[in-house]
Amino acid sequence: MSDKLLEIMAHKRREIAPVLREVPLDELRELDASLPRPPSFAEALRRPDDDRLAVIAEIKRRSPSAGAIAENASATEQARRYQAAGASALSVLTDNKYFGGELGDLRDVVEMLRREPPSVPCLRKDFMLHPTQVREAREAGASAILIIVRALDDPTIATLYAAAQAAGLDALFEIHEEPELARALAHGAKIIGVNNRDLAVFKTDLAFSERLIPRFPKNVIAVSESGIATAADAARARAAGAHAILVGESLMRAPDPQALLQSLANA
Ligand SMILES: O=C(O)c1ccccc1NCC(=O)[C@H](O)[C@H](O)COP(=O)(O)O
Repeated sequence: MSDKLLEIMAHKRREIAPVLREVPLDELRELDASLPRPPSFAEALRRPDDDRLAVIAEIKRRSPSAGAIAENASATEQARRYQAAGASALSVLTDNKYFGGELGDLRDVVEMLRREPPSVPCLRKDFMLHPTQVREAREAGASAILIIVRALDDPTIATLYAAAQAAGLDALFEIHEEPELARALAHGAKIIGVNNRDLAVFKTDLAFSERLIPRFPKNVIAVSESGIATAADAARARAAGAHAILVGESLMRAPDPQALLQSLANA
């Protein structure tokens, strides 16, 4: 694991320590049954009927690699722009220290999407370690959580995935290198994203998607994540076999995010 990812995971462990408690699967099943059903993340990512590339549009105010991106951006305003442009799903960063997000952003965005249809599924983008965070994600109205394979041991991945399934959530398994693909598949991952960003040096290279996505089994939904800024980048991800792309920084910086999102989807 890169130093930065180690640092982020260590911080997250300290941050969530005060709220951790045992969360039985039955409690998550009951919670799921008691709340409105969120739209399906998995269904939204399969290439839409018109063969556009699904775009998961991310709300990201800052990042370790880029520093400040759009520190004062309103999560709901940005979500409205993405929704209007036809985003298939949204990714809402809820980590505060490194990305400037918070769980309240996810709640606000989900509420806005419920009030102002069409609803769009939301990924809780955070560094997940414990079922307590899965419970928070479901309560906030997320449709999916992120599982970063290289940051977690196999028992923790199994616990998180079981918690997500009990809570009625999908999971995006994020990988960067070949051995992580085998680990994700061994856990039964149905949605796998290749992060094109090497977190050791913060460089993005779409060759990671081009190398790994063709090795996915046909029934797995493939996502190419990070470093996608132009229609040519999106076309490379599509040619590699991606059903979806996850795009943050370039959409947050774009003077016209709707036009950029549409050009990526139609690449
Ligand atoms: O973006 C970072 O600098 C980063 C650093 C350390 C851990 C994770 C990081 N990014 C999380 C992501 O997965 C990206 O936000 C996402 O794939 C979108 O990437 P981009 O389009 O390049 O903003």
